[in-house]
Amino acid sequence: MTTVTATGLVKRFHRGAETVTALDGVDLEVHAGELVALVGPSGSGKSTLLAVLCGWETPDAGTLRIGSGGAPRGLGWGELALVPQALGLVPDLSLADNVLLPTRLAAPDASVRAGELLAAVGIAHLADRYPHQASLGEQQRAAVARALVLGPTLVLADEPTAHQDRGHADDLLDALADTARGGSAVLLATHDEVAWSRADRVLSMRDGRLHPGAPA
Ligand SMILES: Nc1ncnc2c1ncn2[C@@H]1O[C@H](COP(=O)(O)OP(=O)(O)OP(=O)(O)O)[C@@H](O)[C@H]1O
Repeated sequence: MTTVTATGLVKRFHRGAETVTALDGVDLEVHAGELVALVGPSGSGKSTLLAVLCGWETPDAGTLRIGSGGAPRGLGWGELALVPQALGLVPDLSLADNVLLPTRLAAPDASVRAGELLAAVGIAHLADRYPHQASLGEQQRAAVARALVLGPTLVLADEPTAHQDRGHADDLLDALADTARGGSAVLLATHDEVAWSRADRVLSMRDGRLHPGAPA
């Protein structure tokens, strides 16, 4: 089943007289049950693509379809999960409450799952700390756990292992791969070559264009 189909996506940013074409005709399919790694140099357009896919940015051209068949639709709360580069943890909530936050609006009985995820990413012992009392890497692991807590249909993760040592990066990749095996579509932008090897498919972004396979 196809979860995301994007065709001919174009996104331009305007800075004064300068125009940057961040996406220059991107075609993309991500299927339920697969982990796809999006790789490419800094500035090539990876974060912009994730921002368009999650609806934060509106494309200048192209079409985006979520789900297979029927009318195009948006994803509801709990179906789309995002791990932004800036993490987006709520500073006034403990790490555990940040992970539980999505469950307050849906699946209020998901606290067991939240506990399992905190343990899986190695921060069960930090559950009661606030984000400012945790390292950046620990905060990032909480952000990934939060994204996975509702078993979303689509996970978009921007550099989810950027602040991790190898062991913790592997724990996060295990959690993301398990999520894909559970039926979610998982798209991660990453510079981590181990993530490329864990992915079902690798797509390379260069100058706003997408190519199949790892960079040469
Ligand atoms: N809001 C914005 N306004 C102007 N230009 C932008 C904006 N966001 C991104 N860009 C530009 O669009 C291009 C693509 O940026 P993007 O953040 O998507 O790259 P990236 O591949 O995710 O990079 P990185 O690996 O460093 O995160 C870059 O040239 C960037 O400077």
